[in-house]
Amino acid sequence: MSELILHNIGPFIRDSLLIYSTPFVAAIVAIGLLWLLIQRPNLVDKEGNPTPPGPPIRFPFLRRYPERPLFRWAKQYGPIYSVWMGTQIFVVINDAQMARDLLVTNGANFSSRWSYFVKNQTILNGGGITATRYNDTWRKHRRIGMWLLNSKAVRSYAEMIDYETHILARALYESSKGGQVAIDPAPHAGRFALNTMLSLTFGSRTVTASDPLVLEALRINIEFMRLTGPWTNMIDFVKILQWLPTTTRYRARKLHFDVIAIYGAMMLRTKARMDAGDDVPDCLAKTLIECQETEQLSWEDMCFIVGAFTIGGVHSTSGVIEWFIALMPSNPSVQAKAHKELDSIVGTLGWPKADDETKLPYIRAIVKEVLRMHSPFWMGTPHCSDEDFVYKGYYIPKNSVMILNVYALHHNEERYPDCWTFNPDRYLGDTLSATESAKQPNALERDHWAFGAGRRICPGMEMADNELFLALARLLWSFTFHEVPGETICLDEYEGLSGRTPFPFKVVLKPRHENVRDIVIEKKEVVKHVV
Ligand code: HEM
Repeated sequence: MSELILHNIGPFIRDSLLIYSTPFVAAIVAIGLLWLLIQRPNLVDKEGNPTPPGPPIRFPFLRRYPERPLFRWAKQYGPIYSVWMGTQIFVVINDAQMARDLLVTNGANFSSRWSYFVKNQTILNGGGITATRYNDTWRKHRRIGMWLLNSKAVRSYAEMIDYETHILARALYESSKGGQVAIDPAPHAGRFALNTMLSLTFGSRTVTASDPLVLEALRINIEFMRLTGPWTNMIDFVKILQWLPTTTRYRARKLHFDVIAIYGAMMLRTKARMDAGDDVPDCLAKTLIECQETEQLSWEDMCFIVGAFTIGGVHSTSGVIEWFIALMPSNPSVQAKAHKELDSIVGTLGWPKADDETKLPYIRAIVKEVLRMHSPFWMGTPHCSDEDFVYKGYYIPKNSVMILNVYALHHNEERYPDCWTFNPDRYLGDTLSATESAKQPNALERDHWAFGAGRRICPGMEMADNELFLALARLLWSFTFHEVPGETICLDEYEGLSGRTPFPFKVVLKPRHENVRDIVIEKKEVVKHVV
């Protein structure tokens, strides 16, 4: 038929069609195939329930600032929607009550982790608590971790937190030469967070921000945060790439061995000291070594548990302190209000202590507001479902990755009026700690979602809350915070693809009164064996 038509049309048109039709048809076929490849599948269960709505195409990855499309889609598709990344479905939760219904009430089904190729399979090899599926191994590792992070244990760290927050203020005072030079606060915030974590994991600390251990641990942290964004790596979603020698695969494998090398070496030295009969302070490494046999822990298990604790605890806590310092210069009225509270309750002769917390509601409110405005993890750490589930008429297939859309939850205008403004006043009257707040039956009343939700909720939240309160209270008591003239501190863009920290910036810290110097330099740096 087509030959007949070709024969009967003019030779010019016929030749043109012959010349041009082959690429044209090929292009149509290619577009068709591409569409088949990228259009999202519309799955339904046996009862005909569809998966939650969402964008019509699949994505290979979303690299920078994925919270921005996530937020737009929440407005377009509603409180629960789904997104396809390659062959994997992600269910995105944008509503507080739904987060509670799914991740807390139905936590038995929504507490696993998906096997991300880069983070879970290659770097952590399913270990480190955070990458472990919801199973008996996770229960065991988390139980052991909680020996060091339950409320009683955390109370016993009060002295250590008191000391490290003191050293943080001292380091900032000294490196800024009493307010005369502008400084980059990041290495000091990093060392503070690293020292609290090293005290917890190895009973040790570092003495300068340029200590090789500080630099190596911070490098590992940054590499981890750059490599483990929940939607960053195409290799996570396009399986064929996992077999190719890509740079991402190479970096992930290298990081795996770096974590084992640095934390394994520290574990070995702790063991050697224990074997030699030294008085090793109580810490996670000692606990793991002591219970290795009874709990049947492999050496790799132990390295990744201490590694994940240290990486998780350092980057997030130091990031929050950096965001706090970055926020202060453009919020002089917040500083003034905090100073008024501190001066009236604490005075200038002494400085804030841990047990002043209930008397300093505005400082507590600042901690919560920094965590709301600048949560380190806008997409939480994704959970994963173990079984098919139907929620409000939507089908959530087994092995769906569940994203807690912290960015959307924290920018809900009804819950947080004028949500784009840094306003600690919104938390005045909220007397609950982050841990207590997360347990409230009414999810809409929870302070914020920075620590995640459900059975995988951050086990270090009580520790982090205590550290942040005292660090922020003491920094506010000691300094006023100013921008370097002509150098605006960027609050919109950030570093990191999973944990967020501000771009490097400098700040001027002016001591508030004569007593600052006397108090901050009173404590000397103590060398505790770096294992
Ligand atoms: C401001 C500081 C911190 C923030 C914002 C933070 C945030 C988070 C988030 C969002 C999760 C995932 C929760 C979920 O899956 O729903 C998490 C998990 C975790 N965090 Fe934190 N964290 C902080 C500090 C710490 C500290 C100080 C430690 C250790 C002492 C720690 C250890 C862990 C561990 C081990 C997990 C994995 C839990 C699991 O998968 O069962 N974090 N954290």
